[in-house]
Formats: sequence, C-alpha cells, structure tokens
Amino acid sequence: MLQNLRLKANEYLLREQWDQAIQTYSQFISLSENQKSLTLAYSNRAEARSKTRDFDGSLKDCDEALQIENTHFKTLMLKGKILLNLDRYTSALNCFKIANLDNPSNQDLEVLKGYLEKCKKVEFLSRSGAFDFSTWVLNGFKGKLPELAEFIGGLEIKKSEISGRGLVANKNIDVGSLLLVTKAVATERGILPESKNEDLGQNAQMVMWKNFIDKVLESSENCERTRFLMSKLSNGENEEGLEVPDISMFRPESGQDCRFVGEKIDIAAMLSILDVNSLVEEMFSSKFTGKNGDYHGVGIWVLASFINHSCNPNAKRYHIGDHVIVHASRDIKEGEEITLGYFDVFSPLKNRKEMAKNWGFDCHCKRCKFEDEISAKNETGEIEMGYERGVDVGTMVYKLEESMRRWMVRGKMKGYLRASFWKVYSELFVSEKLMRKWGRKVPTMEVVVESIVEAVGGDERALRVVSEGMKRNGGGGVLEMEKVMKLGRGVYGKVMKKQALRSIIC
Ligand SMILES: C[S@@+](CC[C@H](N)C(=O)[O-])C[C@H]1O[C@@H](n2cnc3c(N)ncnc32)[C@H](O)[C@@H]1O
Repeated sequence: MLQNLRLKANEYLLREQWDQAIQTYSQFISLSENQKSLTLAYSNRAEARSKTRDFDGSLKDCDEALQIENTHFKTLMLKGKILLNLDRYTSALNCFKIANLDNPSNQDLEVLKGYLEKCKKVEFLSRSGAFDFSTWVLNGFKGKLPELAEFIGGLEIKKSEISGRGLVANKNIDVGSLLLVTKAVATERGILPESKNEDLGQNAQMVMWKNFIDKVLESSENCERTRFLMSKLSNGENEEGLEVPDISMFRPESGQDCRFVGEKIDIAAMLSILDVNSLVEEMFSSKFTGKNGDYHGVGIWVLASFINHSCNPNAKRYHIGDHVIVHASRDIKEGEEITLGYFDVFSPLKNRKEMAKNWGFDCHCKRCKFEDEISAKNETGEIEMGYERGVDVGTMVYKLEESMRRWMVRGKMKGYLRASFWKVYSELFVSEKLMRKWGRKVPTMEVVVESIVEAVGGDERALRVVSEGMKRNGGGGVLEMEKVMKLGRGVYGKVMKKQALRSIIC
C-alpha cells in the first residue's frame, strides 16, 4: 500500500497536480517509518507546497527532511531558493553552501554555482546598498533588470510630527543616498485604456484592484511574516495611538523572530490597510514609461508605507520590477523625518489641498502651514487667479517675486512659493522671447531652481529646464555640469556611474 501511495504521489508531482500530490504525500508520511522514503516524501511535498506558494509549509517540510538527512541536496536547493525569494539572503547562502558539501553531479554543480553567486551578490547589496544601474541605464532601460535586494539605510521608525508614525534619519544623509529598497508584498499591472467610455475605464480599474487584493490576501495567507508585517500598517484611523514598531523587524533576516502563528486575516481590516498604503508605481524616468502611457501598476511595499507625505519632501521613489527604491532628493539632517510627495508638489496650495483630500487627509506639513499663513495675511488671491486664468507668465513671475519681497519671504519659504507656481516660472524660462522681455526683471533660472530644489527636493522637470538652458548656452562649464549632476543625483539617486547619469540628463 505504501509503495502504491508513493508511486501515486510521485505521479501527481510529475503531472503538476500539486494539491493531490500534497494530499497523497501527507498520507504516505503518516504511515511510513522508512527514514530514506520519509526524507524524499517531505522533500517532494515541500516542492509541491512551494508551487502553491505555501512557503511557510514548504520550509517546514524542508526542515523535516533535513532533520533526517542534513545534506540532502534536493531539499537544500529548494530551501535555498525559497529563502532567496523571501529575501533571507544569509540563510539562503547557508543552504547553498551546505548543498555544495553533498558532492553534486556536474550538472547540479553548475546550477548551484549560479545560486551561490547570486546569493553572495544580493547579500552584499542588502548590506551595503551599493546598487549600480549603469549598464541598464546605458542600454536604454532595456534587457535584464539590475540586480536588486532589500536594503534599509540609516533609518528608524518613530512617532511623527506629521501624523502617526514615520521614518526618521538616524544620521546625516546626503542628496542621492539610498534610503531603502523594499520588495512588494504584491503588485498588479495592466493597461487601463483612456477610453471615452468612462464605464469601460472604471471597469478595467475595478478588475485590476480586485486582482491586486486577491494577490495580497494570497501572499498574506501563505506567509506568517507578511501577515505579521502587514498588521503593523495604518488603516487611517487613530494614527496617533498606533504602536511604533522597531525597524529591525523589517530587515530581511527577521523572519525567524516572527510570532504570529495561527492568526486569521481580517479581510475588512486588510482592505482599509490597502486603501491607505497602496501605491501606484512610478517609473524610473520619463524616458522609461513602461511600454505605453496607459500602462499602470499598483502595489504595496510594507516599510515604504511608513513614509508620510510632505509638500516639501526630502525623498523620491521609483519602481523597478517588484522593488520600490527610495532615495534622498535633497540633503537630510539627523533626526529629520523622511517624506515623499504622494502627489505633485509643484502645484499651488489650493490644488494640493484637493489632492490630499483625495488621499483622505488634510496635509499637516510645514509648507502647507506656511502657505496657509501667508494667504491669510496677504493678498495672494490675485496671483492665484492669474494662475488659473493663464495671465502672461512674465507678469505673474514678476508680481510674485515683488510680493515675496514686500512680504519679507526668506530662505526656504521662497522655494515653497516658487514651487507652487512652477508652471509659470518654467514657461517663462524656456521661452527665449519672454526672457528677452523679462529676463532682467526676474531672478535667473539657476537661482529659482536652486531655491526650489533646496526646499522641495530634486525633480525631473526642474532638471530638464536646467539642462536645456545649459545646452542653449553652449554646454556650460565644469562647475555648471557639476551642479546639474548633483541635481540629477537628487532625481535618480546615487545608483549609477557619471557616464550613465550624463546619458539621461543630456
Ligand atoms: C502610508 S501612511 C503613512 C504612515 C502613517 N503615518 C503610519 O503611522 O502608519 C498614510 C497615512 O498617513 C497619514 N499622513 C501621511 N502624510 C500626511 C500629512 N502630510 N498630513 C496628514 N496626514 C498624513 C494619513 O493618514 C495617510 O492616510
């Protein structure tokens, strides 16, 4: 009977009928006492479980098999691959190293060598944050994606002055430095047609959202750690009362510390968490918009979900594959909270308030407070109205600069207001005709961009205006080039060599 069960289970495995294979191996395991056969049965059930994405169950089976035979090659390879997929690089490397002791055949040895190399690489990246996207960038964002691994820079989770908890720098961080790289719990991507038929567009969006929710639920059901970490996220209610978790639990190897066995998923709570924390993917560069303009991706990245919004953000994010990459978009001081722009911060206060409302909150950032105060005390209405009516941009910039002088607006605050009316500044700076008329009466483009970037961080649009201005002036000198490269690091991060950065900017 045991022989029959084993043959049947093996057949299911070969036919990729995973559920039947799991069931039949389970029967076999409950009856057999032969150690060698048990090793194989656990190992095979582990394989079937990994195919159904039940990684916790699969890892438990691997451990059962390894308890009987601690150098079992097939099991060690499977365990290593699962751990690698779960971003537990050091444990994965250990498995592959032990597998190497089992005298593998030549063919197996080749595969094993590949995994050993990959593990060493990602383990180093995860420790050092020394990512290098140069080849990918120089290839025009085509071909193999750059190697990525989870990484956490000099950060802590603390109570935020903005709302609930936030990520805070625990050292000075200079512009372009990587802050974190996190793999998604789940993502869903698709083409959302910008159809005239609104129902069609909304339908496609609903399908995408539903598929996304299913994927998140599946990932959470199959992995205790994911369930545990997801439960730490805000559902938008009573943020001030939320626990402040230690950042170490988000480190790749923290899987072993997770004690969450048996907890069931509360679907309503999960939906609120997704509502508050899901992000729409942003591509690396406008040159790399992901096939076409209708292409959209949504996902959830746990640690990145602790980053609050600010209209004067100091960080930027973009997505490559399933990873989100967050870097400093300007210099950050120790103790400063890391913030992202959830929406376009190059917009006037009124528009930003609407966008924050769509996100479900009233923005509590410094810039909004300042702009609220200044518009309460002064006549900003005329400027805003001019903006909406599309008054001559030269007149608008001149008026705003004159008003800031009268209102005694200084330092970063100037950058805040200039960023609010970026649209008119940029239109003025790119028009040779308008600049001939207004050039002497308004500050230079370099001064304006520098003040904006200092206040709200690097931005691709500002970078473009500066690099085009430089081209118009014959390419600029070494000093100008250095400034543009610094601006570029604020936009893309320190993830590529100079030559690659230059290829995107120029
Ligand atoms: C992705 S979570 C950010 C982390 C959150 N503070 C926490 O404790 O988990 C997004 C939520 O944080 C709050 N939030 C983020 N930025 C904010 C801001 N500038 N002003 C007010 N609330 C903000 C809002 O409740 C928003 O729905």
